[in-house]
Order: sequence, then structure tokens, then C-alpha cells
Amino acid sequence: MSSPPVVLAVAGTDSGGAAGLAADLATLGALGCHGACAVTAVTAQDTTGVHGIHPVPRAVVSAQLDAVVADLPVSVVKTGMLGTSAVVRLVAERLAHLPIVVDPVLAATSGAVLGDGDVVRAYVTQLLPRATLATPNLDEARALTGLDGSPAELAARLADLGCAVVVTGGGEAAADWFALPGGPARAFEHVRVDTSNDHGTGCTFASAIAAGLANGHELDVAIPAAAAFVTGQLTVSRDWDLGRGRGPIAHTTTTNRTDHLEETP
Ligand SMILES: Nc1ncnc2c1ncn2[C@@H]1O[C@H](COP(=O)(O)OP(=O)(O)O)[C@@H](O)[C@H]1O
Ligand SMILES: Cc1ncc(COP(=O)(O)O)c(N)n1
Repeated sequence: MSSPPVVLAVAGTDSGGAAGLAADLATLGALGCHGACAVTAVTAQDTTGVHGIHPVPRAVVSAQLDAVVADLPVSVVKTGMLGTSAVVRLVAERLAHLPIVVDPVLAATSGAVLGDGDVVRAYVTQLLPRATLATPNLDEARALTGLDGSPAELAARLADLGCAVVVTGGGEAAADWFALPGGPARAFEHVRVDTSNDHGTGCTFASAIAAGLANGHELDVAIPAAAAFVTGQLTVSRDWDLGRGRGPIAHTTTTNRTDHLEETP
């Protein structure tokens, strides 16, 4: 069997296992990739919210990037919560030779702030101009542009920074808006899943796009494929009852996989 493509996820942890690196590595594994990881922040988090954030020092993040890049054939980088402007700059400087899918995480589904004004400025000036694709949700697109336009307008405006952009619509819109630099945005529509188990959806979406790119697909194929993967996963976990808040999206393809246990004598 040939080796899987390697995707490096640079992101924070969610102790509840819904978002961040848990979502990234599970999604990458489900979609045929080997996921390497560099931890940027440890969050004490569950389905109800973020209770603590502990940034990992820049030098420790840097050492993780060095170790992975020196040893593994990374084909795509996916970033999630980077936490500090120093780490945003580090990723921009150290990994610019690779395709980078940037999920510019600034807030959790619960509303907690995961990136401040300095982080926003570092994304705009350092990382997005060097990225292949950015996947902000509408709130993040507003914070990054400082504007209050439609998702299509914000996608086109952000793409002028020099990368492709998908502004995600979340559960209400059932559509995402995709723009390339210099072009107008077009909508990718998809099925809406009626569920409150959507914690980790953005991380899963961006990781699925990174997996599509690592498997050799272009953005206009990888993005709708990732949205279809997310709607399928939201359907798997639609009626789960995990935690007291917004429950996790299912990251792996199947649920209740116990057949391997039953087959064991
Ligand atoms: N309830 C839902 N039904 C179907 N697709 C959804 C739903 N919620 C989010 N999505 C999709 O999941 C992907 C991630 O988007 P979003 O939830 O906006 O990210 P974030 O978690 O960063 O806010 C997008 O493709 C979006 O359209
Ligand atoms: C460590 C970490 N990274 C990213 C998110 C955003 O995920 P979501 O938008 O689904 O809350 C999060 N809540 N925690």
C-alpha cells in the first residue's frame, strides 16, 4: 500500500474533543491522510464554552514545525487557532513554501475570543497574502476586513489580499461563498442539517479541504467535497446527546463501529 499524503495541522487543542486538533487529525485520518500536528494553544474547553486558554510559547511551536518539516514529506499545511500574532508570523515565515489552508479562528462557536486584534492584523498582513485558501466564517470575515458587507462581498475583498477565500455560511445559510483574487464570489450551495451538534464544524471543513488538496484535487473540487463531507458528518451526529452545550460534529465516517470487537474471539 502506498504512503498517504501528509497534512500538517497547526492548531489548538479542545479538551472536549470537538474542535481544534481533535477534529483536524480525525478528519484527516478519515479522508486518507496522515495528520502531523503542532500544538499552538491548550484550551480547557467543553461543549458549553472555553474555560481557559494556555498559549504554547513561540519557541515550542517553532520546534514542533522544525521537527515535522525536517522529517515528513508535508504536502499541505492546515492552520486553526494560532492564538498569538507571534505564532501567526512564525507560520507565515516558516511554512510559506507549502500550500496553506488557513482557518482564521478568532472565536469559538460558544463566543469565546480565540484571537485578538493583534492576531487579526497578523493574519491580514502576514499569513493571508501567503496562504492558498482562507476559510473564515462570516464573523471572522467581518473582523478581518473591518467591513459589514454580504458574505460574497467580504469573500471578494479578502481574496484581494492574495489568496482564495471561502466565507462559510454556517447552519442558517446552507451555502459558502468562494472567491479567487480579482474575481467575484460564487456560491456553493449545500444541504442544511438541522442540529445543535455543530461544535468543530469549521475545523472539520478546513481539514477536509486540506485533505482534498493533499489528495491532488483543485480548490473548486475540494471545497464542495468538503462541504458534502461536513453535511454527511452532521447527519451522523445530528441526534447525539453529548454534553450540556453544542455537541461535537462526528469526525469519522461511521458511528458506533463495534464490529471489530464482535469479531474478536
Ligand atoms: N447545520 C449545518 N448544515 C449543513 N452545513 C453546515 C451546517 N453548519 C455549518 N455548515 C457548513 O460547515 C462548514 C463550516 O462552516 P461554519 O460552521 O460556518 O464554520 P465555523 O465553525 O468556523 O463557524 C461550511 O461548509 C458550512 O456551510
Ligand atoms: C482549540 C479550538 N480551535 C478552534 C475552535 C473553533 O471551532 P468552532 O468554530 O467549531 O467552535 C475551537 N472552539 N477551539
